[in-house]
Amino acid sequence: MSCKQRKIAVMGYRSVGKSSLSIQFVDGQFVDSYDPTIENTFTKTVRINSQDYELTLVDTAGQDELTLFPSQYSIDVHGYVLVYSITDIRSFEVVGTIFHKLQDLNGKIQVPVVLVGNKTDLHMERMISYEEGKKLAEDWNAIFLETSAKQTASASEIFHMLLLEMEKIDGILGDRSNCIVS
Ligand SMILES: Nc1nc2c(ncn2[C@@H]2O[C@H](COP(=O)(O)OP(=O)(O)OP(=O)(O)O)[C@@H](O)[C@H]2O)c(=O)[nH]1
Repeated sequence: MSCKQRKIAVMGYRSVGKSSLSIQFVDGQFVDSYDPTIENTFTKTVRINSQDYELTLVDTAGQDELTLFPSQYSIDVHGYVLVYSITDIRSFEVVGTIFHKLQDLNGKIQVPVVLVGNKTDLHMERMISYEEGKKLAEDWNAIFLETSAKQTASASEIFHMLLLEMEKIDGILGDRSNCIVS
C-alpha cells in the first residue's frame, strides 16, 4: 500500500507548548519541565481513512517579531501548526507575524495552516478568548483549535485536521510526494 510523506513545521513564540504538543502526539505523554528547543525532528506513521502517512514534525525554536523566518521551513513543508498560548497575549501577536512572513514567502501558493490556542487547562489565566482565536483563523482561512498539551486526544486532533486539509488541497492541485512501504 502506498504511503504519503508529509512534513509539518510547528512554529510560535517561546514556551507556548510546541514541544509539549509534538511529544504528546508522538509519545502520548506530557512533559512538565521546560527545556527551550533549538530544533527537534520527530517522525510518526499514522493512518487516516485507510491511508498511511509518514509524518516528519519539525519542532522549531521559539520565534518572535524580530526573528527572520527560517528559510528552511519554507522548503518541502506541507503544512504548518502555528501555536500560541491562551495565557500570553504576546504569543498571539507573534503567530500573526509568523503567518504574514509565511505568506510573503509562499506567495499565492496555498499551504495548510492550523492555528492552535494551547494551555486551555490554565483557564484562570486565560487572556485570549476562543472567539478571538477563531476570528484570526477565519481571517487566514485556516483551521482553528484550542488544546491542552496535557491531553493526547487534543494534540492528535491538530495533526489529523492538518492532514485532512492537506488532502483537500492535494486533491485540488494533484498529489506530490508519494513513497512505497514494503
Ligand atoms: N499547563 C500547561 N502547561 C503547558 C502546556 N503546554 C506546555 N506547557 C508547559 O509550558 C512550558 C513550555 O512548553 P514547551 O513545550 O517546552 O514550549 P515550546 O513552545 O516548545 O518552547 P520553546 O522551545 O522555547 O519554543 C513547559 O513547562 C510545559 O510543561 C499546556 O497545555 N498546559
